[in-house]
Amino acid sequence: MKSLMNSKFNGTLKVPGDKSITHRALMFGALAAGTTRIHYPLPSEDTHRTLECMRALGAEVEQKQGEWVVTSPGAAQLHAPAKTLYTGNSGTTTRLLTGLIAGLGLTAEMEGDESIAKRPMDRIQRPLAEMGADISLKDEKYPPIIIRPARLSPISYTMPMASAQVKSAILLAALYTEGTTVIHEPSPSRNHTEIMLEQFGADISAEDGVIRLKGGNALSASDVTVPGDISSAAFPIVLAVLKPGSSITVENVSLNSTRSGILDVLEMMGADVRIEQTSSEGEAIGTVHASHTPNLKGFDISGDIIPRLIDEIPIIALLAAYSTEACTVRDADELRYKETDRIRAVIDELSKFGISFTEYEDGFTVHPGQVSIEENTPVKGYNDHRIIMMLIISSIISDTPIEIDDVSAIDISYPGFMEDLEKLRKEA
Ligand SMILES: O=C(O)C1=C[C@@H](OP(=O)(O)O)[C@@H](O)[C@H](O)C1
Ligand SMILES: C=C(OP(=O)(O)O)C(=O)O
Repeated sequence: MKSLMNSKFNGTLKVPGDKSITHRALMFGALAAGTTRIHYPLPSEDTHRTLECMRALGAEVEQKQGEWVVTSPGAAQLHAPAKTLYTGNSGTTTRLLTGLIAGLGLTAEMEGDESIAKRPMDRIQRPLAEMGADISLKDEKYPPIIIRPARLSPISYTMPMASAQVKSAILLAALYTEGTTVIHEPSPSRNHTEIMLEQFGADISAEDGVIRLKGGNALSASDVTVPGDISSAAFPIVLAVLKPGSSITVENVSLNSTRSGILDVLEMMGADVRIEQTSSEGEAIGTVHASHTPNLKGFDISGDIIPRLIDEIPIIALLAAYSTEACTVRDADELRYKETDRIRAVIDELSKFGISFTEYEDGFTVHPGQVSIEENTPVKGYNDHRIIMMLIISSIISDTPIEIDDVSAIDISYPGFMEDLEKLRKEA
Protein backbone atom coordinates (compact mmCIF):
# COMPACT_ATOMS: atom_id res chain seq x y z
CA MET A 1 0.00 0.00 0.00
CA LYS A 2 2.96 2.34 0.69
CA SER A 3 3.68 2.61 -3.04
CA LEU A 4 0.26 4.24 -3.52
CA MET A 5 1.04 7.18 -1.18
CA ASN A 6 1.89 10.67 -2.51
CA SER A 7 0.42 9.79 -5.89
CA LYS A 8 -2.09 11.02 -8.40
CA PHE A 9 -4.41 8.60 -10.15
CA ASN A 10 -4.96 9.00 -13.86
CA GLY A 11 -5.95 6.90 -16.82
CA THR A 12 -8.60 4.56 -18.15
CA LEU A 13 -9.84 1.47 -16.37
CA LYS A 14 -12.22 -1.43 -16.89
CA VAL A 15 -13.39 -2.86 -13.56
CA PRO A 16 -14.25 -6.58 -13.16
CA GLY A 17 -17.67 -7.89 -14.15
CA ASP A 18 -20.84 -7.24 -12.19
CA LYS A 19 -21.23 -9.65 -9.28
CA SER A 20 -25.04 -9.66 -9.20
CA ILE A 21 -25.28 -10.33 -12.94
CA THR A 22 -22.63 -13.08 -12.84
CA HIS A 23 -24.49 -14.96 -10.06
CA ARG A 24 -27.73 -14.79 -12.02
CA ALA A 25 -26.19 -15.82 -15.34
CA LEU A 26 -24.79 -18.97 -13.67
CA MET A 27 -28.15 -19.82 -12.09
CA PHE A 28 -30.29 -19.18 -15.17
CA GLY A 29 -27.71 -20.96 -17.31
CA ALA A 30 -28.09 -24.02 -15.06
CA LEU A 31 -31.89 -23.90 -15.31
CA ALA A 32 -31.94 -23.60 -19.12
CA ALA A 33 -31.30 -26.73 -21.22
CA GLY A 34 -28.35 -26.24 -23.56
CA THR A 35 -25.37 -23.91 -23.53
CA THR A 36 -25.19 -20.44 -21.98
CA ARG A 37 -22.03 -18.46 -22.61
CA ILE A 38 -21.21 -15.85 -20.00
CA HIS A 39 -18.84 -13.24 -21.43
CA TYR A 40 -16.57 -11.36 -18.98
CA PRO A 41 -17.99 -12.94 -15.78
CA LEU A 42 -16.66 -11.83 -12.42
CA PRO A 43 -14.18 -14.49 -11.25
CA SER A 44 -14.42 -13.78 -7.52
CA GLU A 45 -14.86 -15.74 -4.28
CA ASP A 46 -18.63 -15.13 -4.17
CA THR A 47 -19.32 -16.02 -7.79
CA HIS A 48 -17.17 -19.17 -7.47
CA ARG A 49 -19.49 -20.28 -4.68
CA THR A 50 -22.46 -20.03 -7.05
CA LEU A 51 -20.47 -21.76 -9.80
CA GLU A 52 -19.64 -24.73 -7.54
CA CYS A 53 -23.26 -24.98 -6.35
CA MET A 54 -24.50 -25.13 -9.97
CA ARG A 55 -22.05 -27.97 -10.63
CA ALA A 56 -23.32 -29.78 -7.53
CA LEU A 57 -26.85 -29.60 -8.96
CA GLY A 58 -25.77 -31.19 -12.25
CA ALA A 59 -24.80 -28.32 -14.59
CA GLU A 60 -21.38 -28.29 -16.27
CA VAL A 61 -19.43 -25.07 -16.05
CA GLU A 62 -16.28 -24.60 -18.08
CA GLN A 63 -14.07 -21.68 -17.04
CA LYS A 64 -12.11 -20.06 -19.85
CA GLN A 65 -10.27 -16.75 -19.82
CA GLY A 66 -13.01 -14.09 -20.02
CA GLU A 67 -15.79 -16.63 -20.59
CA TRP A 68 -17.68 -19.22 -18.58
CA VAL A 69 -19.70 -21.78 -20.47
CA VAL A 70 -22.65 -23.37 -18.66
CA THR A 71 -24.03 -26.54 -20.20
CA SER A 72 -27.14 -27.93 -18.58
CA PRO A 73 -29.53 -30.81 -19.15
CA GLY A 74 -32.28 -28.35 -18.08
CA ALA A 75 -34.19 -27.69 -14.86
CA ALA A 76 -36.08 -30.99 -14.82
CA GLN A 77 -32.82 -33.00 -15.00
CA LEU A 78 -30.98 -31.16 -12.22
CA HIS A 79 -30.56 -33.27 -9.11
CA ALA A 80 -30.21 -32.95 -5.35
CA PRO A 81 -26.60 -32.20 -4.38
CA ALA A 82 -24.65 -35.12 -2.90
CA LYS A 83 -23.18 -32.94 -0.13
CA THR A 84 -24.09 -29.83 1.85
CA LEU A 85 -23.85 -26.82 -0.47
CA TYR A 86 -21.27 -24.28 0.71
CA THR A 87 -22.16 -20.67 -0.07
CA GLY A 88 -19.13 -19.03 1.60
CA ASN A 89 -19.60 -15.33 2.28
CA SER A 90 -22.27 -14.80 -0.35
CA GLY A 91 -25.74 -13.65 0.69
CA THR A 92 -26.80 -13.59 -2.96
CA THR A 93 -25.82 -17.24 -3.49
CA THR A 94 -27.50 -18.34 -0.27
CA ARG A 95 -30.79 -16.53 -0.76
CA LEU A 96 -31.28 -16.99 -4.51
CA LEU A 97 -30.28 -20.63 -4.38
CA THR A 98 -32.80 -21.36 -1.63
CA GLY A 99 -35.56 -20.12 -3.97
CA LEU A 100 -34.11 -22.01 -6.93
CA ILE A 101 -33.86 -25.34 -5.09
CA ALA A 102 -37.29 -24.99 -3.47
CA GLY A 103 -38.70 -24.27 -6.94
CA LEU A 104 -37.14 -27.45 -8.34
CA GLY A 105 -38.59 -29.51 -5.49
CA LEU A 106 -35.18 -30.89 -4.47
CA THR A 107 -33.64 -31.74 -1.13
CA ALA A 108 -30.57 -29.74 -0.08
CA GLU A 109 -28.66 -28.43 2.88
CA MET A 110 -26.81 -25.17 2.63
CA GLU A 111 -24.35 -23.37 4.84
CA GLY A 112 -21.77 -20.61 4.56
CA ASP A 113 -19.01 -18.89 6.52
CA GLU A 114 -19.22 -17.18 9.94
CA SER A 115 -20.76 -14.04 8.44
CA ILE A 116 -23.44 -15.96 6.51
CA ALA A 117 -24.30 -17.82 9.73
CA LYS A 118 -25.43 -14.45 11.15
CA ARG A 119 -27.43 -13.17 8.17
CA PRO A 120 -31.23 -13.38 8.37
CA MET A 121 -32.85 -15.97 6.13
CA ASP A 122 -36.37 -15.75 7.58
CA ARG A 123 -36.93 -12.94 5.06
CA ILE A 124 -36.85 -15.56 2.26
CA GLN A 125 -38.23 -18.45 4.28
CA ARG A 126 -41.51 -16.58 4.98
CA PRO A 127 -42.62 -15.95 1.37
CA LEU A 128 -41.26 -19.31 0.19
CA ALA A 129 -43.21 -21.09 2.95
CA GLU A 130 -46.29 -19.18 1.82
CA MET A 131 -45.74 -20.77 -1.59
CA GLY A 132 -45.64 -24.18 0.12
CA ALA A 133 -41.87 -24.67 0.46
CA ASP A 134 -40.50 -26.77 3.32
CA ILE A 135 -37.50 -24.83 4.64
CA SER A 136 -35.94 -25.11 8.11
CA LEU A 137 -33.51 -22.60 9.58
CA LYS A 138 -31.36 -22.56 12.67
CA ASP A 139 -33.28 -20.73 15.40
CA GLU A 140 -35.93 -20.10 12.72
CA LYS A 141 -33.71 -17.40 11.25
CA TYR A 142 -30.17 -18.37 10.22
CA PRO A 143 -28.24 -20.88 8.10
CA PRO A 144 -27.70 -23.81 7.92
CA ILE A 145 -30.75 -24.03 5.66
CA ILE A 146 -32.52 -27.33 5.05
CA ILE A 147 -34.81 -27.56 2.02
CA ARG A 148 -37.11 -30.54 1.51
CA PRO A 149 -39.18 -31.34 -1.58
CA ALA A 150 -42.60 -29.69 -1.76
CA ARG A 151 -45.04 -28.61 -4.43
CA LEU A 152 -45.18 -24.82 -4.73
CA SER A 153 -48.02 -22.51 -5.74
CA PRO A 154 -47.89 -18.90 -6.89
CA ILE A 155 -48.39 -16.12 -4.32
CA SER A 156 -49.06 -12.43 -4.20
CA TYR A 157 -46.48 -10.95 -1.85
CA THR A 158 -45.83 -7.46 -0.55
CA MET A 159 -42.19 -7.25 0.45
CA PRO A 160 -41.53 -5.65 3.85
CA MET A 161 -38.13 -4.36 2.69
CA ALA A 162 -36.52 -3.42 -0.64
CA SER A 163 -34.36 -6.47 -1.31
CA ALA A 164 -33.38 -7.85 -4.68
CA GLN A 165 -32.31 -11.08 -2.99
CA VAL A 166 -35.77 -11.66 -1.50
CA LYS A 167 -37.47 -10.66 -4.76
CA SER A 168 -35.19 -12.95 -6.77
CA ALA A 169 -35.62 -15.93 -4.42
CA ILE A 170 -39.39 -15.68 -4.88
CA LEU A 171 -39.09 -15.31 -8.67
CA LEU A 172 -36.80 -18.34 -8.93
CA ALA A 173 -39.21 -20.41 -6.82
CA ALA A 174 -42.14 -19.21 -8.95
CA LEU A 175 -40.60 -20.32 -12.26
CA TYR A 176 -42.14 -23.79 -12.20
CA THR A 177 -45.46 -23.09 -10.45
CA GLU A 178 -48.78 -23.11 -12.27
CA GLY A 179 -50.09 -19.56 -12.36
CA THR A 180 -48.85 -16.02 -11.79
CA THR A 181 -46.78 -14.82 -8.86
CA VAL A 182 -47.10 -11.11 -8.07
CA ILE A 183 -44.52 -9.20 -6.00
CA HIS A 184 -44.99 -5.66 -4.70
CA GLU A 185 -41.74 -3.81 -3.95
CA PRO A 186 -41.69 -0.93 -1.44
CA SER A 187 -38.84 0.76 -3.42
CA PRO A 188 -37.18 -0.35 -6.64
CA SER A 189 -34.31 -2.75 -5.86
CA ARG A 190 -31.80 -3.96 -8.48
CA ASN A 191 -33.69 -5.53 -11.39
CA HIS A 192 -31.09 -7.85 -12.95
CA THR A 193 -33.27 -10.90 -12.30
CA GLU A 194 -36.21 -9.39 -14.16
CA ILE A 195 -34.03 -8.30 -17.11
CA MET A 196 -32.28 -11.66 -17.40
CA LEU A 197 -35.43 -13.76 -16.91
CA GLU A 198 -37.00 -11.91 -19.82
CA GLN A 199 -33.91 -12.58 -21.92
CA PHE A 200 -34.12 -16.29 -21.03
CA GLY A 201 -37.75 -16.42 -22.20
CA ALA A 202 -39.71 -16.23 -18.94
CA ASP A 203 -43.16 -14.64 -18.99
CA ILE A 204 -42.37 -11.68 -16.75
CA SER A 205 -43.41 -8.03 -16.51
CA ALA A 206 -42.43 -5.23 -14.14
CA GLU A 207 -44.26 -1.95 -13.82
CA ASP A 208 -44.67 0.61 -11.03
CA GLY A 209 -43.16 -1.62 -8.36
CA VAL A 210 -45.24 -4.67 -9.29
CA ILE A 211 -43.53 -7.71 -10.79
CA ARG A 212 -45.60 -10.48 -12.36
CA LEU A 213 -44.17 -13.86 -13.35
CA LYS A 214 -46.26 -16.58 -14.97
CA GLY A 215 -44.73 -19.95 -14.14
CA GLY A 216 -44.39 -22.94 -16.42
CA ASN A 217 -42.21 -21.60 -19.28
CA ALA A 218 -38.94 -23.51 -19.63
CA LEU A 219 -36.01 -21.07 -19.77
CA SER A 220 -34.04 -20.94 -23.03
CA ALA A 221 -30.25 -20.85 -22.89
CA SER A 222 -28.97 -17.43 -23.85
CA ASP A 223 -25.61 -15.66 -23.94
CA VAL A 224 -24.91 -13.01 -21.32
CA THR A 225 -22.31 -10.25 -21.57
CA VAL A 226 -21.51 -8.96 -18.10
CA PRO A 227 -20.74 -5.22 -17.79
CA GLY A 228 -18.27 -3.82 -15.24
CA ASP A 229 -19.61 -3.60 -11.69
CA ILE A 230 -20.55 -0.06 -10.63
CA SER A 231 -20.14 -1.18 -6.99
CA SER A 232 -16.47 -1.91 -7.74
CA ALA A 233 -16.03 1.18 -9.93
CA ALA A 234 -17.25 3.28 -6.98
CA PHE A 235 -13.84 2.94 -5.27
CA PRO A 236 -11.59 4.34 -8.04
CA ILE A 237 -14.27 6.95 -8.88
CA VAL A 238 -14.30 8.28 -5.30
CA LEU A 239 -10.51 8.13 -5.21
CA ALA A 240 -10.32 10.32 -8.33
CA VAL A 241 -12.82 12.85 -6.92
CA LEU A 242 -11.01 13.16 -3.58
CA LYS A 243 -7.35 13.01 -4.65
CA PRO A 244 -5.83 16.26 -5.99
CA GLY A 245 -4.43 15.92 -9.51
CA SER A 246 -6.49 12.80 -10.32
CA SER A 247 -8.77 12.14 -13.25
CA ILE A 248 -9.92 8.70 -14.35
CA THR A 249 -12.25 7.10 -16.87
CA VAL A 250 -14.09 3.85 -16.16
CA GLU A 251 -15.25 2.17 -19.35
CA ASN A 252 -17.93 -0.44 -19.95
CA VAL A 253 -19.52 -0.11 -16.53
CA SER A 254 -23.12 -0.90 -15.60
CA LEU A 255 -25.31 2.22 -15.49
CA ASN A 256 -28.50 0.31 -14.63
CA SER A 257 -30.62 2.97 -12.90
CA THR A 258 -31.42 0.59 -10.02
CA ARG A 259 -27.68 0.59 -9.24
CA SER A 260 -26.46 4.07 -10.11
CA GLY A 261 -27.47 6.00 -6.97
CA ILE A 262 -23.83 6.84 -6.18
CA LEU A 263 -23.60 8.84 -9.40
CA ASP A 264 -26.61 10.88 -8.26
CA VAL A 265 -24.90 11.54 -4.90
CA LEU A 266 -21.72 12.69 -6.68
CA GLU A 267 -23.86 15.07 -8.74
CA MET A 268 -25.57 16.42 -5.58
CA MET A 269 -22.11 17.10 -4.15
CA GLY A 270 -21.06 19.01 -7.28
CA ALA A 271 -18.34 16.48 -8.13
CA ASP A 272 -16.68 16.68 -11.55
CA VAL A 273 -18.19 13.46 -12.91
CA ARG A 274 -19.37 12.95 -16.49
CA ILE A 275 -21.42 9.99 -17.65
CA GLU A 276 -21.86 8.70 -21.21
CA GLN A 277 -24.33 5.91 -21.80
CA THR A 278 -23.19 3.65 -24.63
CA SER A 279 -25.97 1.05 -24.53
CA SER A 280 -29.46 0.97 -23.07
CA GLU A 281 -30.69 -2.41 -24.31
CA GLY A 282 -31.33 -4.70 -21.34
CA GLU A 283 -28.62 -3.62 -18.92
CA ALA A 284 -27.59 0.03 -19.44
CA ILE A 285 -23.82 0.39 -19.93
CA GLY A 286 -21.50 3.36 -20.31
CA THR A 287 -18.42 5.33 -19.38
CA VAL A 288 -17.84 7.40 -16.24
CA HIS A 289 -15.20 10.17 -16.14
CA ALA A 290 -14.34 11.41 -12.63
CA SER A 291 -11.88 14.14 -11.66
CA HIS A 292 -10.68 15.73 -8.47
CA THR A 293 -13.17 18.25 -7.10
CA PRO A 294 -12.45 20.54 -4.14
CA ASN A 295 -15.25 21.97 -1.92
CA LEU A 296 -17.78 19.17 -2.24
CA LYS A 297 -21.32 20.08 -1.16
CA GLY A 298 -23.33 18.11 1.41
CA PHE A 299 -26.24 15.72 0.79
CA ASP A 300 -29.21 14.33 2.64
CA ILE A 301 -30.41 11.00 1.23
CA SER A 302 -33.22 8.65 2.25
CA GLY A 303 -36.11 6.70 0.69
CA ASP A 304 -36.00 5.34 -2.85
CA ILE A 305 -32.37 6.24 -3.57
CA ILE A 306 -31.07 3.96 -0.77
CA PRO A 307 -31.52 0.56 -2.50
CA ARG A 308 -29.91 2.14 -5.59
CA LEU A 309 -26.64 2.65 -3.68
CA ILE A 310 -26.92 0.26 -0.75
CA ASP A 311 -23.51 -1.41 -1.26
CA GLU A 312 -21.78 1.93 -1.91
CA ILE A 313 -22.69 3.50 1.45
CA PRO A 314 -19.31 2.70 3.10
CA ILE A 315 -17.41 4.55 0.35
CA ILE A 316 -20.08 7.29 0.29
CA ALA A 317 -19.39 7.80 4.03
CA LEU A 318 -15.76 8.53 3.16
CA LEU A 319 -16.83 10.94 0.41
CA ALA A 320 -19.05 12.67 2.99
CA ALA A 321 -16.10 13.10 5.35
CA TYR A 322 -14.46 15.38 2.75
CA SER A 323 -17.57 17.51 2.17
CA THR A 324 -17.67 21.09 3.42
CA GLU A 325 -21.21 20.47 4.74
CA ALA A 326 -23.00 17.83 6.82
CA CYS A 327 -24.10 14.70 4.94
CA THR A 328 -26.92 12.43 6.08
CA VAL A 329 -27.94 8.88 5.12
CA ARG A 330 -31.28 7.56 6.51
CA ASP A 331 -33.59 4.60 5.73
CA ALA A 332 -30.51 2.39 5.37
CA ASP A 333 -31.23 -0.10 8.19
CA GLU A 334 -30.60 -2.90 5.66
CA LEU A 335 -26.89 -2.08 6.08
CA ARG A 336 -27.01 -3.70 9.50
CA TYR A 337 -27.67 -7.10 7.84
CA LYS A 338 -24.80 -7.23 5.35
CA GLU A 339 -21.43 -9.04 5.66
CA THR A 340 -21.12 -7.10 8.90
CA ASP A 341 -23.18 -4.29 10.45
CA ARG A 342 -21.90 -1.71 7.99
CA ILE A 343 -23.28 1.29 9.92
CA ARG A 344 -21.32 0.25 13.02
CA ALA A 345 -18.22 -0.68 11.03
CA VAL A 346 -18.12 2.62 9.12
CA ILE A 347 -18.60 4.71 12.26
CA ASP A 348 -16.19 2.72 14.45
CA GLU A 349 -13.37 2.70 11.91
CA LEU A 350 -13.71 6.17 10.37
CA SER A 351 -14.01 7.71 13.85
CA LYS A 352 -10.39 6.59 14.32
CA PHE A 353 -9.47 9.14 11.61
CA GLY A 354 -11.10 12.04 13.48
CA ILE A 355 -14.30 11.89 11.41
CA SER A 356 -17.33 12.84 13.48
CA PHE A 357 -20.66 11.02 13.14
CA THR A 358 -24.12 11.00 14.61
CA GLU A 359 -25.44 7.44 14.49
CA TYR A 360 -29.09 6.52 13.86
CA GLU A 361 -30.62 3.07 13.83
CA ASP A 362 -31.07 3.49 10.06
CA GLY A 363 -28.03 5.55 9.08
CA PHE A 364 -25.75 8.40 10.11
CA THR A 365 -24.79 12.04 9.69
CA VAL A 366 -21.17 12.81 8.86
CA HIS A 367 -20.17 16.22 10.26
CA PRO A 368 -17.72 18.44 8.40
CA GLY A 369 -14.22 18.57 9.88
CA GLN A 370 -10.60 17.69 9.32
CA VAL A 371 -9.75 14.09 8.45
CA SER A 372 -6.50 13.25 10.21
CA ILE A 373 -5.01 9.78 10.22
CA GLU A 374 -2.11 8.88 12.46
CA GLU A 375 0.49 6.75 10.73
CA ASN A 376 -0.09 2.99 11.10
CA THR A 377 -3.42 3.38 12.92
CA PRO A 378 -4.77 -0.16 13.44
CA VAL A 379 -8.21 -0.60 11.86
CA LYS A 380 -10.56 -3.53 11.39
CA GLY A 381 -11.92 -4.68 8.05
CA TYR A 382 -14.45 -7.10 9.60
CA ASN A 383 -13.72 -9.50 6.72
CA ASP A 384 -16.03 -7.25 4.72
CA HIS A 385 -14.74 -6.48 1.23
CA ARG A 386 -16.51 -3.13 0.95
CA ILE A 387 -15.26 -1.90 4.35
CA ILE A 388 -11.69 -3.00 3.55
CA MET A 389 -11.60 -1.27 0.14
CA MET A 390 -13.06 1.91 1.66
CA LEU A 391 -10.33 1.91 4.34
CA ILE A 392 -7.62 1.45 1.70
CA ILE A 393 -8.98 4.41 -0.29
CA SER A 394 -9.09 6.54 2.90
CA SER A 395 -5.44 5.76 3.59
CA ILE A 396 -4.39 6.63 0.03
CA ILE A 397 -6.27 9.95 0.11
CA SER A 398 -4.54 10.92 3.35
CA ASP A 399 -1.14 9.67 2.13
CA THR A 400 -0.90 7.85 5.46
CA PRO A 401 -0.38 4.11 5.81
CA ILE A 402 -2.79 2.31 8.16
CA GLU A 403 -2.78 -1.24 9.49
CA ILE A 404 -5.79 -3.26 8.38
CA ASP A 405 -6.14 -6.58 10.22
CA ASP A 406 -6.91 -8.68 7.11
CA VAL A 407 -7.47 -7.61 3.51
CA SER A 408 -8.05 -11.02 1.92
CA ALA A 409 -11.83 -10.46 1.66
CA ILE A 410 -11.22 -8.01 -1.22
CA ASP A 411 -11.39 -11.09 -3.47
CA ILE A 412 -15.08 -11.52 -2.58
CA SER A 413 -15.98 -8.89 -5.17
CA TYR A 414 -12.89 -7.15 -6.65
CA PRO A 415 -9.96 -9.43 -7.46
CA GLY A 416 -7.17 -7.22 -8.80
CA PHE A 417 -8.26 -4.14 -6.80
CA MET A 418 -4.75 -3.21 -5.66
CA GLU A 419 -3.31 -3.91 -9.13
CA ASP A 420 -5.92 -1.62 -10.72
CA LEU A 421 -5.00 1.21 -8.31
CA GLU A 422 -1.34 0.61 -9.09
CA LYS A 423 -2.05 0.91 -12.84
CA LEU A 424 -3.74 4.29 -12.30
CA ARG A 425 -0.99 5.62 -10.05
CA LYS A 426 1.25 8.38 -11.27
CA GLU A 427 3.97 9.95 -9.12
CA ALA A 428 2.73 13.25 -7.64
O1 LIG B 1 -29.43 -9.36 -5.44
C1 LIG B 1 -28.24 -9.03 -5.38
O2 LIG B 1 -27.40 -9.40 -6.23
C2 LIG B 1 -27.82 -8.16 -4.26
C3 LIG B 1 -28.77 -7.49 -3.54
C4 LIG B 1 -28.48 -6.59 -2.42
O3 LIG B 1 -28.85 -7.22 -1.21
P1 LIG B 1 -30.36 -7.19 -0.63
O4 LIG B 1 -31.23 -7.92 -1.52
O5 LIG B 1 -30.24 -7.84 0.72
O6 LIG B 1 -30.70 -5.74 -0.52
C5 LIG B 1 -27.02 -6.21 -2.37
O7 LIG B 1 -26.71 -5.63 -1.14
C6 LIG B 1 -26.11 -7.38 -2.63
O8 LIG B 1 -24.78 -6.96 -2.66
C7 LIG B 1 -26.39 -8.02 -3.96
C1 LIG C 1 -23.91 -7.39 0.45
C2 LIG C 1 -23.14 -7.88 -0.51
O1 LIG C 1 -23.22 -9.14 -1.06
P1 LIG C 1 -24.04 -10.43 -0.58
O2 LIG C 1 -25.32 -9.97 0.05
O3 LIG C 1 -24.24 -11.24 -1.81
O4 LIG C 1 -23.16 -11.14 0.41
C3 LIG C 1 -22.12 -7.01 -1.14
O5 LIG C 1 -21.53 -7.46 -2.15
O6 LIG C 1 -21.87 -5.88 -0.68
